[in-house]
Amino acid sequence: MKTTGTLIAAFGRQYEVRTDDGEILLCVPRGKKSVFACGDRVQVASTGPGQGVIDKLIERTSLLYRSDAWRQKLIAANATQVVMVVATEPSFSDEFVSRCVCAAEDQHVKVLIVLNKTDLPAGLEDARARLATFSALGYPVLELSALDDVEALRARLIGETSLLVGQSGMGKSTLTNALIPEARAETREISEVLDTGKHTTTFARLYPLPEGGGIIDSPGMQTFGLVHLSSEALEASFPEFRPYAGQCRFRDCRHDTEPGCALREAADAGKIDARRLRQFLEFRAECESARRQAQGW
Ligand SMILES: Nc1nc2c(ncn2[C@@H]2O[C@H](COP(=O)(O)OP(=O)(O)OP(=O)(O)O)[C@@H](O)[C@H]2O)c(=O)[nH]1
Ligand SMILES: [Zn+2]
Repeated sequence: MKTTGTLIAAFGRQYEVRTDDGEILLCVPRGKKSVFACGDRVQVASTGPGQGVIDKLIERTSLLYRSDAWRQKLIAANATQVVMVVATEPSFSDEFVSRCVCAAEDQHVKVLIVLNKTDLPAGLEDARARLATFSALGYPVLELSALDDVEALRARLIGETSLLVGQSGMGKSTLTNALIPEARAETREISEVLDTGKHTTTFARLYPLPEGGGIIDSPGMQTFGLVHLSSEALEASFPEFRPYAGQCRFRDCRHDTEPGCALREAADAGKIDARRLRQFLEFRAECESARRQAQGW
């Protein structure tokens, strides 16, 4: 019997699919090479009680992934919003935030930044100052404490499929558990099955929200490679650069050392954040070098 469903967890080559009738099937893909991501809509055929094969991928509206020279790692499909979790402590990397924002912009997915652990005041002012760059670009920043009250966040999740991303230790799991109490039990069960023996998130899982929409919790990560973005796509994922498109003296300006570069002039005049321009140049250099490595140059 064939039916459609949503891929709600991905562990290795095994996938958990919730059919549109609400049945949970543990599935393997039919094609050897097919790779799916949490959030994918798929056609499945059941092959036995609680089991099935994935026959077909239904076209994605968005795909978030990270990549280096050798690997691409799918994180989530069909997300409509990326929720970046940062905290007052441990200190977060604003470069990591920029990278996630690029991945989201590239896929035309909304961004929400959550500053967690506001109950710990020591790092609060510093965190706010570093997030000011992003709020100035129009990305909303929501302050909260996952241990205290997550209702303001819940309100921003209704009707969205939100991917939660963050460096390890920012409190993603704590947030997920506060939003979805049954997540706690499930996380523990699965880590026992996989015998990881620890409670950190090791794979992505989609939790439906009672109010509509869902959240995808992803493993904590320390890097977020953007090698899959071409230099043009990377540039387009910095929204503050857009007003300067085509304004450099040279049409093929790389915004690096060329005279008459509109972006560098804008940065010197304080119209765009010089640090973000530096990040763009760094990300691009990293991507170009990784692509050369991958091609064996
Ligand atoms: N004081 C305070 N501590 C928090 C808050 N949220 C989370 N924590 C603590 O921060 C630590 C890390 O939280 P986790 O939820 O495990 O972090 P995570 O981002 O899921 O980390 P990974 O599982 O490694 O990806 C835990 O000790 C939490 O209890 C908060 O709002 N305030
Ligand atoms: Zn330029």
